[in-house]
Amino acid sequence: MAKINEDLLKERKKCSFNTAELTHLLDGGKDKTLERHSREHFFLDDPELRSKIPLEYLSHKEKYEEAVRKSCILFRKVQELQEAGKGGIENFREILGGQLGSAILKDGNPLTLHYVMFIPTITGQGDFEQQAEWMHKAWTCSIIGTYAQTELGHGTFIRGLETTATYDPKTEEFVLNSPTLTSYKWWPGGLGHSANFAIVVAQLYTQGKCHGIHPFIVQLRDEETHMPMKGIKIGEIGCKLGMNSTNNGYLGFENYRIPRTNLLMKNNKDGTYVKSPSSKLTYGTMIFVRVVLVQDCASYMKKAVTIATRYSAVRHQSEMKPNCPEPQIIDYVTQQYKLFPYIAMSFAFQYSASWLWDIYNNVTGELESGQLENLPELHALACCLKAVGTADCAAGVETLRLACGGHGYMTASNLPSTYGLATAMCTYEGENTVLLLQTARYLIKIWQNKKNIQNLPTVRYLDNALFNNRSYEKSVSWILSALQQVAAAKIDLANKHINDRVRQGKAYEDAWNETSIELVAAADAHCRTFLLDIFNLTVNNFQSISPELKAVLTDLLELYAVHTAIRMTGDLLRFTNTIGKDVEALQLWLEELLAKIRPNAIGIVDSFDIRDEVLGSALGAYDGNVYERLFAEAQKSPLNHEPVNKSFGLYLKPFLKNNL
Ligand SMILES: CCCCCCCCCCCCCCCCCC(=O)SCCNC(=O)CCNC(=O)[C@H](O)C(C)(C)COP(=O)(O)OP(=O)(O)OC[C@H]1O[C@@H](n2cnc3c(N)ncnc32)[C@H](O)[C@@H]1OP(=O)(O)O
Ligand SMILES: Cc1cc2nc3c(=O)[nH]c(=O)nc-3n(C[C@H](O)[C@H](O)[C@H](O)COP(=O)(O)OP(=O)(O)OC[C@H]3O[C@@H](n4cnc5c(N)ncnc54)[C@H](O)[C@@H]3O)c2cc1C
Repeated sequence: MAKINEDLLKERKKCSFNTAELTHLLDGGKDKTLERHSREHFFLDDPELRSKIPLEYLSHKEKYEEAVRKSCILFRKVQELQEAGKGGIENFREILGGQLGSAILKDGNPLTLHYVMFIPTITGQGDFEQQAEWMHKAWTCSIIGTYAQTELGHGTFIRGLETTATYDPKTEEFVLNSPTLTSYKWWPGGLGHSANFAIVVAQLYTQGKCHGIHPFIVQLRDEETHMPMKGIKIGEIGCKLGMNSTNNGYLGFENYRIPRTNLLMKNNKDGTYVKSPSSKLTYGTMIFVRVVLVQDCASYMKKAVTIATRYSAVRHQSEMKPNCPEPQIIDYVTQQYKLFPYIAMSFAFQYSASWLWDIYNNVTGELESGQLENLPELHALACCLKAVGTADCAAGVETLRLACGGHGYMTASNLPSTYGLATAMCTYEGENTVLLLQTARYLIKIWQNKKNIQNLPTVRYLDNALFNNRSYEKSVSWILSALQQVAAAKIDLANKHINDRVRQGKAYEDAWNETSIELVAAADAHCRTFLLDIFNLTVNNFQSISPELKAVLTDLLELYAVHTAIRMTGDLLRFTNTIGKDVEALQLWLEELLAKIRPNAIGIVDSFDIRDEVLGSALGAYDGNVYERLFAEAQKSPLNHEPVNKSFGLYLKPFLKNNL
């Protein structure tokens, strides 16, 4: 084992709690930690899953080929786990998203959509016979699918998709067409050259009537030769900010015929169309992915904050006091302010993600038995948590990259590619503003009719929050009630402004659009009350943890609360009893908390227990040998493999001669 950096050794000695206890708590028990270790060993210690050359130095095509090689091994190993009865959701979540997946395939996995959207759509939207036909092939990976919904012209407004699926009763087939350039499918992961099947979302036409969008199972490529089927035009969309191995593709149809039974819904043989109980059930897979993405936000944030915090303990810079040694940069309070709130935020997202996952499972269980009552609340919560979680995660990763100075800009820090993954989440699976507006739509409805509100756990606080008006106290409960008051006031005001505009003669839709900045802010505030509420409940409910750990978690909870409150200072002053002096008190409390967390910072990120291979960072490794690692990474540059590059003879030498 490499020698551990002296600063990190000292930091680890300072820690006031047992890091293993926190690791087990975060994993959900010691047995879960061991399971995770064994999963990590199974994947990360497989030499086949390592790349010989760093990804950054490969061409676009080579990156893709390397990603396919690794994805196939990864999927084979997933199947081995399934065969061994270890195919639980944790395995899939870790391997396809989050930490393990992004460690093995740093720039994305071209086959992810198969498990994340193709299989869930068949499970959620296919009838019994369809599941019998497709699930075995899909689970055994005899076919590889993707989810082709977005088009060149439409991503958000899916009712406006242009791909058509017209029923031909004579042959009992659907005929798929892409009538315009903008109707081409555009973006689906793995669509370019990887998948041979897809869920295609298209407008369904029977007997000359359009019935709206529906999901179809469509074969894209020959199962033997992988050539595109006749009538299918397919390719990759090109380079992107990040995720350059995911093989996002385009797809067009020219009178492409598929059997009637490939429509994922019950419909009659003669083409008479039977409507499902809610047209929004077709959107089920999107809810599923939004729910799992909140967990990914916590994972990416933990990874980035571990890298930046360890680096900040190792890095020395400047002079705090004359003639004193250069301090560790983690001792600058401005640095602590860049790091510690994101440590706290990782906990907030992990706990809310776990609540959301439970709510999702309950509601999908109810949907199976035809109960739809709780779907709107789930949809509203999933939308805002996905939006706020991914936005905070991307902004956090970028702040943490900046906190590492110049070295944070190196790909060897692994912060740029983590940012590439995090910022993509802000757009895919529903653009964030659009999702906040979905939550706002629900909140306004609730505000206008509070009849059933006590039965709706995530919004029942709105019943009386407007009148909280508590005077300042240095407590999480005060911050929570103040945030709830802010959220209620913002919803109330947005509602009033919509109504005012309608009274002035505007159409409701115009009034809504004119009020939409306020509506987004209201949904954001509502989401932040939920995040704090759940963090608070979770920490308060821990019964059997040591007092030392409870103290650390309480510090983090308080930091999360105060940091959120300070970010919303204007709102507190505007909508609650808060006065200038209270804001000053909050600021002092924040500074006190930063100082309290300081000695435990390394201990907390160590408790995240992220293996070096997962961090993939010269700055964040456990041993803290930052400079040695940066130097070693630089040696991997192909330019350093020869003392003189051929460009010298070709260009530089003649240029220098000409200038003599
Ligand atoms: C095997 C396990 C594996 C696990 C592994 C996990 C690993 C994780 C790894 C992660 C990797 C992820 C890779 C994913 C790649 C990205 C894939 C995509 O982007 S794919 C592409 C993703 N694309 C997108 O996300 C597109 C975003 N766009 C949309 O979702 C919709 O078009 C819309 C929601 C914006 C509007 O829809 P529109 O039809 O115009 O609706 P209106 O506004 O007119 O509202 C009407 C009513 O409907 C209601 N309602 C709406 N939705 C829902 C719902 N879901 N439900 C219920 N209700 C819903 C709404 O509240 C309202 O109710 P009310 O007020 O009337 O009562
Ligand atoms: C990395 C990546 C992977 C993806 N993978 C897939 C995939 O596998 N399958 C798939 O089908 N799709 C995929 N997508 C597409 C993705 O789902 C869409 O890009 C996303 O839903 C946003 O739609 P859009 O691109 O049309 O943005 P637009 O809707 O055009 O958004 C542009 C701007 O318009 C604003 N806007 C749009 N509508 C409204 C409104 N109603 N009110 C207010 N503002 C609005 C938005 O807020 C945004 O600021 C992927 C995208 C990315 C980036």
